[in-house]
Amino acid sequence: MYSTAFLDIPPLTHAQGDVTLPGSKSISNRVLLLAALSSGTTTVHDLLDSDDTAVMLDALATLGCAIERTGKTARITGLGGKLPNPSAKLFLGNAGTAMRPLTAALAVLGGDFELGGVARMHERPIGDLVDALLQLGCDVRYKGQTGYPPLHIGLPSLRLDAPIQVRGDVSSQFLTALLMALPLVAERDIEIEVLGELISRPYIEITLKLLAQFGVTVSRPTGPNAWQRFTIPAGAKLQSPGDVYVEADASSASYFIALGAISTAAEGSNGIKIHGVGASSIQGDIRFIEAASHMGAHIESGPNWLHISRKAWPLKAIDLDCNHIPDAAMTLAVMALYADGTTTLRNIASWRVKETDRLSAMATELRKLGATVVEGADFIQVTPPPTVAAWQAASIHTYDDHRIAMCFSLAAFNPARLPVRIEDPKCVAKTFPDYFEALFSVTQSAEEHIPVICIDGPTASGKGTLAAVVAQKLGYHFLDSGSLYRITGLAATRAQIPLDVANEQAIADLLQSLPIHFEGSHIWLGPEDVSELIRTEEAGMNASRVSAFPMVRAALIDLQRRFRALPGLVADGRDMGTVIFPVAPLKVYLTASAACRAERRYKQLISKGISATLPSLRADLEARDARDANRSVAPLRPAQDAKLLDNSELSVDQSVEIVLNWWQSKQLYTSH
Ligand SMILES: Nc1ncnc2c1ncn2[C@@H]1O[C@H](COP(=O)(O)OP(=O)(O)O)[C@@H](O)[C@H]1O
Ligand SMILES: Nc1ccn([C@@H]2O[C@H](COP(=O)(O)OP(=O)(O)O)[C@@H](O)[C@H]2O)c(=O)n1
Repeated sequence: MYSTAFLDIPPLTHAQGDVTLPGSKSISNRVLLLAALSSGTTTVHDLLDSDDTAVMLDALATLGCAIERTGKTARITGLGGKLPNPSAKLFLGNAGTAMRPLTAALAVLGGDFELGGVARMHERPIGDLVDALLQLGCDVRYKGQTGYPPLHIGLPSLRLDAPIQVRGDVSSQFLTALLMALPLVAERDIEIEVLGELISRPYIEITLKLLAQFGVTVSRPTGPNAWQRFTIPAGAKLQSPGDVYVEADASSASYFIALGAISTAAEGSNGIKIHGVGASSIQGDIRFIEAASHMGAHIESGPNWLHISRKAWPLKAIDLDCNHIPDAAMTLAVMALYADGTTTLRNIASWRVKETDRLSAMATELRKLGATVVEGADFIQVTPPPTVAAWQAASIHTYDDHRIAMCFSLAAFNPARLPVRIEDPKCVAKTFPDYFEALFSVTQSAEEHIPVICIDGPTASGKGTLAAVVAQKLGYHFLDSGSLYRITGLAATRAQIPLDVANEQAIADLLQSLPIHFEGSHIWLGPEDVSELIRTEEAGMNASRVSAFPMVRAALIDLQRRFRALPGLVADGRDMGTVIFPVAPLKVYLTASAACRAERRYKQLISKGISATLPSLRADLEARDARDANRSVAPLRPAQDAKLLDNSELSVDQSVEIVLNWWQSKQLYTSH
């Protein structure tokens, strides 16, 4: 996840490849419970790994259900509607999707149970469900405040003759809980009557479709009462379907569907394949694919995948009632930037009462990009920038709204090849913490558009420290090029190759097959973590020796350039600005006095428990400076266009601030 203040997305040119989206939480917990209550063994695939699913799995295990887990798959041996442990105390955290349906299921089966959770769970109402269960003859008591968990559940004496009434206008989860529990006791037809207008119908549809997968078809009247009465037929029985795939969140899929529609592949296979959700999805938002194909997406689908590629270009402007897909419709508003005319999205008044006033927010941010936008009470009309030159590099404010952050990332495909800044990118955590990582894994940018900040300078000037902090603040990758020379020195020494010029070729050859692997701040050589080992002064000295050999330097060029990846790179070394990334937009040459650097290195080594003396460190450091500055290839010197920074008198924070300000002054984002 990017926890930076902003994320600059370079202009994107191509997209292709596979993305796997995280599973839907509502579906995961429903499927787990149904699998546990049914007869037979169910293999649940693509389960969401989250706090709430963990709580459900623990509760089911406590109730005596056999569960085997491997990664995102769980094999559940159903209890066939009977509880081997009819007495248990269940801790359900803050998971409403566990608390409500478990209450209903345990209440109709009966036993001696206590259900509670964290303090916040005990503030979330459950009275409407308990009232419905009491009508049924269940024994449910409040252990604390009336209307709220924790609850005690005893043995019921069920009365199934009269319709069970439940309120539908507060939460649809109470109805879902009853629908999943009542097949356990359906010796006769059981009727549920919803009081008040039923809200969140798409969620009830999910429940009904999952019940059907588990062999229970709930009947409903046709016409105006379709959502007021539900009948569980006599003899209904939950039966495992064998394998169940948990769908990915269909709204999250909309960004990648749009991506497939607006991009072309750089090479090889065309389009974007989304794993985890298909066209026959049980989620309402899947109907986004109809709108996307009207606009010009070519969409193929299988049981739990979608393949999207570009068909019409530019996209076709549409005029659409979006009431059925309010969340995913935001993605259409950004796709409209690539259309051949004005797109109108109607019946979206609900946008005004979501995470933020989405109608006004979308209009404001689309205008920043150069679009013409008409904002109505319940519609939005988007006309793309009239010419390529009319596009603007915008800093998108995200209003703590995950969907605004995700959909505006698609503006990075603009024909003007301008970057897009997404403010507060971590707001995507609400539904898709790794959204930007997933985006960057399937998109490409022209190499020259991927920003590189070079930080070169002599030993112990603080390059590594500065570069790592700048990279972290910008969400960029970090290349510690010195570590490559250090590893080379280490590998050559281990191979007993003396580090002299006569062995230059042998040392360079060694690099062809060296299994170097970076993982955060750790560096691996094959199976060995060498991060600490290469930090000694001796390793630095050996690095300095091998780095003077032209063949060694040449052998490392490509490896270093491969670090230039989305969304950007901060590279630290001696020749980052002069040789490796000569056209980098910002080059910093960092220095400090020799006395100052020796002092810093001394403190650094002592703090790691490595013994050292100041005079010998200073002598080593000056020897390395001399060797670095006087070697024939890539000698240490500032690039012509480098900015010089002497940090002898500066703290790390001050140096970071100066470099970030230099970087900012090169960015020209419109923020209003
Ligand atoms: N501006 C600074 N002021 C004081 N100490 C610094 C500063 N920059 C870095 N240091 C310290 O100096 C030491 C050497 O820094 P390092 O980043 O390893 O240098 P380099 O990568 O240039 O060899 C570290 O202990 C670091 O914390
Ligand atoms: N881009 C680079 C990076 C390091 N080096 C060499 O590799 C040695 C170790 O690099 P480093 O950055 O880890 O060393 P320090 O600056 O931390 O001492 C340096 O002394 C340089 O001689 C280089 O030649 N070119």
